[in-house]
Amino acid sequence: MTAANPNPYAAKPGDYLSNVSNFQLIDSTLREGEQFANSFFDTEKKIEIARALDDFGVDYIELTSPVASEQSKKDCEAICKLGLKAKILTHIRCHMDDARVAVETGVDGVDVVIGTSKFLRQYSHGKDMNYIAKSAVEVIEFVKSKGIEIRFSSEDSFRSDLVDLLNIYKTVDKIGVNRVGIADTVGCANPRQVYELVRTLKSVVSCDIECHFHNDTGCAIANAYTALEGGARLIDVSVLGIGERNGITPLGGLMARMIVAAPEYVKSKYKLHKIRDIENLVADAVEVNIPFNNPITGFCAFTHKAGIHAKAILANPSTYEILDPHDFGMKRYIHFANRLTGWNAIKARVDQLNLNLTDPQIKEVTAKIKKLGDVRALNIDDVDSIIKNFHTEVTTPQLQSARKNKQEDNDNDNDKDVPSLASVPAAKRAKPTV
Ligand SMILES: CC(=O)SCCNC(=O)CCNC(=O)[C@H](O)C(C)(C)COP(=O)(O)OP(=O)(O)OC[C@H]1O[C@@H](n2cnc3c(N)ncnc32)[C@H](O)[C@@H]1OP(=O)(O)O
Ligand SMILES: O=C(O)CCC(=O)C(=O)O
Ligand SMILES: [Mg+2]
Repeated sequence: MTAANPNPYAAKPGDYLSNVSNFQLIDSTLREGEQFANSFFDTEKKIEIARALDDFGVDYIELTSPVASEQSKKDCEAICKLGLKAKILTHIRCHMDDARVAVETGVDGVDVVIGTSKFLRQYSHGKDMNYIAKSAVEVIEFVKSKGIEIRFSSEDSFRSDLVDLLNIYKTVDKIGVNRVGIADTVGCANPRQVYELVRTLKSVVSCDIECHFHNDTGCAIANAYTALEGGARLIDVSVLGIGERNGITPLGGLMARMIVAAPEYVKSKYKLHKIRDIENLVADAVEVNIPFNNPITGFCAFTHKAGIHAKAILANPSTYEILDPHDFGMKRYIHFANRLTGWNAIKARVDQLNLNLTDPQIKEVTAKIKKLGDVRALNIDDVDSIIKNFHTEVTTPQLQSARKNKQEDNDNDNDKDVPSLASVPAAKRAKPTV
């Protein structure tokens, strides 16, 4: 956004949005993301992803538990040796067996988790809250004694009893964890519930609050944002949101949300133009396509189609864009080859083709384009052919009288003005490149 056109949604010092201008990212592509159905990362790929995330500027990189498998442990050790700027974490169960292995890998910190909802207490680990508190204290004190960071998180926080939750968080805060985590493990929470839980938790702990949101009900980005508004400091993300089931808060999508609220902070801290490369890297590794409606990198994320939109975008992009594609190394695209186009969009194309037509002539050629667009899907070649043919017609003296006669004919029979389907290449549904 320009100074002349400030973003009204940006945080200003002292307002309630200022909470969102100081957040940190824990990228869990190499932990939660490894739990995505298609994921298999060999050591080399993990290192490539870790380096890319580090270069982007994430604050933490969370890795799969070293007790998951022999190779998981070796990979964790290898990534710890890379000397990245991002702090390296591993993620373990709340158990001394896991903790003993984790602290030997060379990580900067350990993320400990245990389920606190009745579902997880009954069907996962089978432990009561007293046992959970006792083992949490033991594991936390052990990890702290090794001089590395420790985070304690309750799994399925939003289906846990609030009193149980606050008690366990108070206990671990008192013994000095670096962070406590809230996890919406099943993706059931909505932004209002998130705000309330974060506010409540903030009133009972002094350490930082981290949040982890699954996207089962489509709220993962909104919940992450609202958690920050409520006073959380760290958000778990993964590239493209990959994780268990349909995943968690995506890195790119959260960046889209956060650049609106905290533009200076986000632009100065993260290399936003790297998002496309990182998403392509991970998409290739897990063999998925970038979704068409992905924030920022979806193929039509900055494509404007309807004539009303195109006209205003050409006059001032902020009219229909809250994100500036250039902030992400992307370009906007005006999709003019369709029947919803208008003369302003076609005028822009005529200018690009370096042709000279008057406004009435552009309106006339726009009508021809729309007519063919009523018959079938168009591509850019279709439109360019119509424009060029029309331009030749109106600028070649010998053709001008023929055109005059044709116009008189057309007054009698409008259909004749539809350009011949044979005269233009077969339409393809063009994927505009950005
Ligand atoms: C919500 C999340 O995403 S949490 C993170 C999930 N991450 C992982 O699961 C990492 C990959 N997991 C694995 O490789 C394996 O599950 C292992 C190595 C951790 C455990 O494997 P196994 O011993 O064969 O057990 P299995 O996976 O069948 O069951 C999980 C075990 O962990 C226990 N457990 C589950 N959660 C916790 C916890 N937070 N704290 C302590 N113990 C736990 C369960 O009680 C169960 O133990 P049991 O076999 O004695 O009943
Ligand atoms: O450790 C955490 O906070 C989150 C664990 C997890 O992946 C989840 O609960 O969905
Ligand atoms: Mg998860």
